[in-house]
Amino acid sequence: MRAGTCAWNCGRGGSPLRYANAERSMAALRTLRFPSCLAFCRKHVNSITGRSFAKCQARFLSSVTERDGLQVSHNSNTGVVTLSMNKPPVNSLNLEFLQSMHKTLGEIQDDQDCRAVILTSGLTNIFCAGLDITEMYQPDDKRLREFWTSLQDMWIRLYSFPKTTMAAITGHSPAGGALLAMSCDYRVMAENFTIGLNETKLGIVAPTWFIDLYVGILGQRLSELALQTGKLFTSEEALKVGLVDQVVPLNDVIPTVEKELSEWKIPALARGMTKDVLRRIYWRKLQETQDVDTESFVFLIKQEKVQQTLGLYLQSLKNKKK
Ligand SMILES: CCCCCCCC/C=C\CC(=O)SCCNC(=O)CCNC(=O)[C@H](O)C(C)(C)COP(=O)(O)OP(=O)(O)OC[C@H]1O[C@@H](n2cnc3c(N)ncnc32)[C@H](O)[C@@H]1OP(=O)(O)O
Repeated sequence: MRAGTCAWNCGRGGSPLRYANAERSMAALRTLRFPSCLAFCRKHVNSITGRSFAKCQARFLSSVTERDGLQVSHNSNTGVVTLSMNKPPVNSLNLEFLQSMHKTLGEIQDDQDCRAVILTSGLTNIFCAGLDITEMYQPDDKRLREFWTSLQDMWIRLYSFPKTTMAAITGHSPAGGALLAMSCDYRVMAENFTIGLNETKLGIVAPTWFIDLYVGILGQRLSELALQTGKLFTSEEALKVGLVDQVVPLNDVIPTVEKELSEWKIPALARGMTKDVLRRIYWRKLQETQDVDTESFVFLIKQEKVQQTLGLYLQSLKNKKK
């Protein structure tokens, strides 16, 4: 479909498209671009399909797909895609999940009808528990490298994402989970959860590209304290230090993000280029040193002391239930 043309074939906003039949017009509802044409098209659709407008609208204004632990809901009316992580029990980032996020973000990036993404979780009380610790404990060398490269690739894509990204943080968000949230343009968090880079508690080190984001948000002094002690901020503390932009009751998180998005009526090119100017230094730095970064990661993870601490940490998570 050509941009600049009413998806309903009403002829407004550009030269009309010629649809072979009514079914194609119906399918075009999915990619509605000009809501101002609604009144006109209401008549048009009724006349060509004989189906009720309300029925068509309900059916086509939203589409939902679910694949590999990710649910993608596209609201064609607002141009907002909600990307919901749905990998029980805690949305931990393993190799396959990272690859799936990378691929899905790529598809959303290419979707001409999407102007913004809400990153959220479909699980209760958890946004994302960070990297899957089992990927790092007693690892297979080849998979470990692939795992880390997938994290790098996914992060570069998310952090440099040209469209607006907002995190709806509906649960705990430690380490890699905090990275996801920090990589979005705006963060709304539910009350009474925790977020932060707690890597030292696991006997590992947050990589420089995680730290760069933290320092950019918290400043040098607070980052030094928080990183060395592996501090997890409560939602309320996170708001105070600027790690999140709003804290609201759980049920208000998504509506608050949607409202915020509706208020970001900024020319897309200007906003996107500004984001790029601010961010490219960071993601390019990683892009140019990906191999070295991977080798440092593998070296650290394979240290005997690190393996011991990761093993104990995993055990402590399992013992919680006893
Ligand atoms: C020079 C470069 C060097 C680079 C070095 C490495 C840099 C690494 C960068 C990032 C690191 C990380 O992201 S590490 C992960 C950090 N995450 C955490 O510390 C969170 C740990 N989890 C929790 O605190 C809690 O699980 C929770 C608050 C997230 C949820 O609590 P809840 O009570 O709801 O659930 P359970 O604790 O019972 O967990 C259920 C189930 O899930 C397993 N689990 C939890 N988190 C993880 C995880 N991150 N990876 C793998 N598995 C996880 C937990 O063990 C339970 O399993 P079982 O049901 O089998 O017992």
